[in-house]
Amino acid sequence: MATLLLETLRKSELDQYLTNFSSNGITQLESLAQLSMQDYNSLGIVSIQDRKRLFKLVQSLRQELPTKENGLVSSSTPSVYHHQTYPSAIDISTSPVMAPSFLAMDSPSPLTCGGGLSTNASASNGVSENSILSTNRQHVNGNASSIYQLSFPSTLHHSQQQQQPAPAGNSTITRSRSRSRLLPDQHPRSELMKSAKSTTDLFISYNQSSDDEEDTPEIRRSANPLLNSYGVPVQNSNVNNSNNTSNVTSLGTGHFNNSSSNYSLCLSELNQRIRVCVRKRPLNKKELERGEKDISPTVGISSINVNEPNRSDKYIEQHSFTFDDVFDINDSNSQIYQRTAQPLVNYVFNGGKATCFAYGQTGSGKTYTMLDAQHGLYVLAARDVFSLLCQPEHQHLSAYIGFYEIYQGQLYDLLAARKKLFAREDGKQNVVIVGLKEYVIKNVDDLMKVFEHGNQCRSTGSTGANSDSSRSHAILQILLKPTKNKKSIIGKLSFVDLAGSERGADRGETDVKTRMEGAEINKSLLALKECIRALDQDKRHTPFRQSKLTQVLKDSFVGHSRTCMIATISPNQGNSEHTLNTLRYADRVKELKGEGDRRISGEAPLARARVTNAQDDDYLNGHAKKELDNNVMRNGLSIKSNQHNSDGLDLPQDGELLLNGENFPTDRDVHILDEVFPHEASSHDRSNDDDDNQDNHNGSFPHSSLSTADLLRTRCFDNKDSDSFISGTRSKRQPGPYHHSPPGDTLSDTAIGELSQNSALRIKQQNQHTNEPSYQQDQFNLSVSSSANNNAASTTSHSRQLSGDYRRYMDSIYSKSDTTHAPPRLLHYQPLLPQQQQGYAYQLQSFHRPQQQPTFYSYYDSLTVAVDPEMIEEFINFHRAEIRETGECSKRETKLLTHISLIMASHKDDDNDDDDDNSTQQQGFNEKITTEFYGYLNHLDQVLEMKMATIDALRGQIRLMRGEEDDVSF
Ligand SMILES: Nc1ncnc2c1ncn2[C@@H]1O[C@H](COP(=O)(O)OP(=O)(O)OP(=O)(O)O)[C@@H](O)[C@H]1O
Repeated sequence: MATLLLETLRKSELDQYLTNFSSNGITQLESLAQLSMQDYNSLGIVSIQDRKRLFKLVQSLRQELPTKENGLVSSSTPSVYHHQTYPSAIDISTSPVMAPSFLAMDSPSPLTCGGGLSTNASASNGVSENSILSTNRQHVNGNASSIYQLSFPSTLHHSQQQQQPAPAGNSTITRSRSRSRLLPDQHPRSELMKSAKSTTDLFISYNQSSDDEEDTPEIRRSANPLLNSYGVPVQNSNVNNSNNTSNVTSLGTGHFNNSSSNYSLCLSELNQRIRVCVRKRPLNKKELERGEKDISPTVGISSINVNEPNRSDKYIEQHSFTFDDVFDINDSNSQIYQRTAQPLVNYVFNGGKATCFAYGQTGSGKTYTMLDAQHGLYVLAARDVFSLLCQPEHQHLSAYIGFYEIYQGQLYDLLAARKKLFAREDGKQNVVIVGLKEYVIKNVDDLMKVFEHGNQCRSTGSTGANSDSSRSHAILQILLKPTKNKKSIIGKLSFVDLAGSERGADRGETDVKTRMEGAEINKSLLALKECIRALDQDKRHTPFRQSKLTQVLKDSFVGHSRTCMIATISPNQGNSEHTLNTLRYADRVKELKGEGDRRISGEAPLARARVTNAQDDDYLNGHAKKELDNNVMRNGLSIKSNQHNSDGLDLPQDGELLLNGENFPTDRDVHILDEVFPHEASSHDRSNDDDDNQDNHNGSFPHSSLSTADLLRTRCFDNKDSDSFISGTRSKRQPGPYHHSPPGDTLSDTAIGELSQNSALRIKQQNQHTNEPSYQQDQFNLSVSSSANNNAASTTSHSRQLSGDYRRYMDSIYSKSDTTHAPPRLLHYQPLLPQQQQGYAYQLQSFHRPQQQPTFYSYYDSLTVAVDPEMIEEFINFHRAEIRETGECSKRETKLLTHISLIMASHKDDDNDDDDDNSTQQQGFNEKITTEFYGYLNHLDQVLEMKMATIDALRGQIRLMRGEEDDVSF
């Protein structure tokens, strides 16, 4: 296939890009045919000429490759899974290939079995390859196109589907859908489906007729982008997912089958690290009154469609999603509990952290599911918690409740009159809410009373979509602690009721406060999404600190934790856009499962920790890995987070392995979270703010793992940047237009004097306090004196102090100045070694400032400033995602504009065509365009808001990178 691709590219004079295509997972013609122009940049194709060539090639491939649209596939074949929906299923090494005719190659035999169908997939589904082939034979013309049919397991479902009557009301859609709720027993929760469970978008055309019904819409699938926001091929994750889940035993029944034979099968499925479920609420009274329809039929027990009407091109766009569970309108909270939170209860009794959170648009049923006072999952979990506490082996434990909310980026204790709280991480990267009041609870009634009390303090408000809308993220924690040692925590179970994602229109005619709340909510949810993306990308650094929400939820995602997400949706047409957003969001989280499942199996935490260590091999390499193995052998699973190997290479630090090791000891009496949490200590510990914590947690100084050359490179980069950073002006607290000063321009002495007033004083005071060298000191004196101090502890504290000062210094600069090119955020630094200073001095001379520069700059120079390359990469990815998202918004803007322009144009046409147009008609038309115009304005407002939230999130990242943290106080 690679040869074929090369041949094709060569003919179009694009063969020089072969490597770019391959490295992005495009190794087949059908993948090539799916490329959209948006993907060109990611593939490194920037020259206009080459872009044109690629465009032409893609177009001709689309013509040549068999799809229903181009008529190369029989109309009796459902087009749903026609073209390369799951190209990953094709074994490219063995699949027969149909060459496009322009390559003048013969089409291979259509039904060659070969590797066209994944053997695993068919076996795991209990369906023989032959049966699939024969099924396909019935529906596929005997032409070359059939190879594509063979590749997609979904065609099997089509054949099954055809034997069943389609449910009333959905006939046009279910006819071509793969599964039916009517036959759960005959449609096992197969892995085959799981392998095919990525989002599939379909178009249903109103225009075309089918054999069965006059106006049966034809279904067409829209092209999914091949590359995700980061330019990474999306198919890979599907492959991973399917592979990773392939060992999960299929479940032959519906959700709530109690048969014991199936129960264990259920368990293996329920014991995944991350479960993603969807709950659909019934249409509410208002929606029924408006005559709205349910456009989100569930399909089987784990799939759901959204039939999104699309007025402009007369198609219904059908989107299919598959999750671990999809709960329909009739499923009760207790049924949902069994498949979501209940497994988490057992997990925390084994010493783990578990989180169940509800995500969805405002009014979709998050609170109803999670924190309904009487029937919420928290109550049901509490019942199980107390019955487990009654068992002899747990009698030494007590349950505690903590309940707080995140409102407008601040934490408030709902059980202590909304006292302000602070999120911190302890030395083991556990998230600790400092100051959180916890009440011991003895039974469910106690819990409900305490909850009720806290719930009354929760920030709620009325929005257009929900008269009792939660305007905050609420987190209810049930903590298991030894009765005799309240400072230890055995297990933590959190229920999170996220504030609803919303659009401007959802808020209705609301005040500025409500709009600001909405913007903040959207921003934090966006941050959550970015964290999920980062985790999805297997990044060592995840931007948890981007928002309070992500900070607090961090331990739901890292280390040995279990998470269950319940995405709640409103099924009516008016909310289709929101529903799609929610499901896409959930789909992203689902992709994380691949990563989690690779490392976590269903055993007890300790066993899992061992499995993790072994399976995380690919996470480490070379010496670091050996070192880790040795440590595991020497110290059991206790691996310190600031450990370095002899090469100075850092062992992984971002939770995962280290946290696992630390937290799952062999001795049951040693508690995994056996930590004196700071909230038990005095509050003036606060001075150790989040920033310093960050330095603290990372513990080690990654710089020490860098070579001198690396250090110098980084310094050059910093210095170059700091030149421009000095020259610009931009206020952190007063965002405004950027002003560029000419290069080399520096702040005036007056400005320096001004900006230094506050910060210098404070810094100096601190220095006096800590015997830090004065800022007036020569930069190298500072370094030498620091490096001369070989006492590790004092160096560390010195470094921390410098870190704080550095940030204050930076902050003081930003509070007065403005720049588009600020230096990157200081992550870690250490005093220079003498041999490094020499090189550094050279760099300073060649790049940096003259002697007469104010002492502040000298101070800045004297630090070894470095940015973790992971972080730079992270930022770049974030920026890329921002561009993509704002691009999407711009597309929507264009659509809106086109729509309204067309209406206006048709109005003009009518005017011209019909001079005798009477005034009644004119009035009717005016009303129509007025309505349209308002609709246009509302939609535009929403789109712009989304765009702004995206831009805001990026700017938040910029501030974070530049060290402008909110909690750096002056
Ligand atoms: N599955 C369901 N069955 C019946 N009623 C439901 C269901 N889900 C939600 N509702 C009702 O819908 C309304 C809105 O639900 P809820 O307050 O839980 O939404 P929400 O997602 O928490 O909204 P917000 O984000 O604005 O707080 C409530 O009146 C609730 O009783």
